Amino acid sequence: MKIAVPKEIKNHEYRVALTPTGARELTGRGHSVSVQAGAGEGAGFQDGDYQQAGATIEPNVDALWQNAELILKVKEPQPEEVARLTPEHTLFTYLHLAAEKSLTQGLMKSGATCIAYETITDAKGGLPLLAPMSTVAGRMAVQAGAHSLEKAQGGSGVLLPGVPGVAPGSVTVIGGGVVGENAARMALGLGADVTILDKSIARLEVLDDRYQGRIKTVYSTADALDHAVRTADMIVGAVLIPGAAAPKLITRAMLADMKPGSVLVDVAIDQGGCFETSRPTTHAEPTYIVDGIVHYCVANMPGAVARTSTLGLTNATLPFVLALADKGWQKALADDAHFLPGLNVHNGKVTYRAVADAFGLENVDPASMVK
Ligand SMILES: NC(=O)C1=CN([C@@H]2O[C@H](COP(=O)(O)OP(=O)(O)OC[C@H]3O[C@@H](n4cnc5c(N)ncnc54)[C@H](O)[C@@H]3O)[C@@H](O)[C@H]2O)C=CC1
Ligand SMILES: CC(=O)C(=O)O
Ligand SMILES: [Mg+2]
Repeated sequence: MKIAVPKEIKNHEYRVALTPTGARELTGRGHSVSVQAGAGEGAGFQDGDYQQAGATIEPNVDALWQNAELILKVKEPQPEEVARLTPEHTLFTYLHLAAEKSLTQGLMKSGATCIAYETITDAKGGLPLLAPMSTVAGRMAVQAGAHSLEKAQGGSGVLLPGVPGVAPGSVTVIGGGVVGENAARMALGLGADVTILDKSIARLEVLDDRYQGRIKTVYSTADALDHAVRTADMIVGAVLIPGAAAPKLITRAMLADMKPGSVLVDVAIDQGGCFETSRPTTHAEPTYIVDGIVHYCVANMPGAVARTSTLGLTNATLPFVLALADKGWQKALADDAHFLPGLNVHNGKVTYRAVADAFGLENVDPASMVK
């Protein structure tokens, strides 16, 4: 299989989809790996490291895409990348299509086979290719939110741990999955007063048992959200309905009930965001203020800690990359019921129900595409 690894071009995205370790596994099985010159630099991997692993370095981005069968990326293709896709390509990357109609249409038009990291499942009901980056983003959320609380950033001037004689700040996390638990852990470590809201009682039970009362768990209702906006210094948005657009849980009107200078960190922004006033931002300009409330809505948070993130992500993706390379996409997906839901677009059709539903498009069963 001819495999290409482009350099990521999203704003301040420094991750790379394949490490030299992964390249060695692929070339050792007889695959050809072509890495765009400089693609690994942001994550601390030099071109020579890939060459030592048997890969070739391609300085010409046109040639890289034209000669590839399987394209490995990290972030959703940007418009100039969508324009390069053809029906001969299999693309394996984060897609988050339910948040982006034009991207969905572009991928359909390309005719390419597009497999998303974030909709692959596992036997425990998890999302194994989202989880490592959710861990990173959850941990970063509190770091970013704490910085945003500083006066110079437009924040209220609350220090999360407080000081002796002054109460700590209050952090509410909406959605107690991977992002939410990791955000809560960091907030707890800083000494904040931490509450997690979730709709899943089973998940709240796990968190209650794990943190033994050090984190408060609350069943998420309209009343619970009203209470959160009135009391929290920082709210982290961490909900997910897999593959679907995030529900809007805090409306613009509710911002009026928040303490001025409080912070909303919308990690769910890559699925459209769970606050009405959220819009995607970049690491270059991560925050903006609406009605006195600081919003942090970076859609590729892990890109800022590219070394850790690249290692964590590629540990999880490599087995799937090897299956795609060894078997081809149809057999790889047909053989693995958890890999199959990764297929989001093939031959101009949407094959993931939540994406089709988001845009009123026909949904085609992915199983019918791999026979
Ligand atoms: N901005 C960024 O850079 C990154 C964003 N993410 C995003 O973060 C989001 C969360 O991901 P994970 O934690 O991995 O998902 P997860 O599936 O582990 O957790 C989601 C949780 O939300 C809960 N939930 C769903 N609807 C809810 C509602 N209406 N109210 C309260 N809770 C609700 C679920 O019960 C579940 O516990 C996803 O959109 C993911 O794509 C992940 C990594 C990086
Ligand atoms: C999950 C995701 O969108 C990211 O890691 O950038
Ligand atoms: Mg996006």
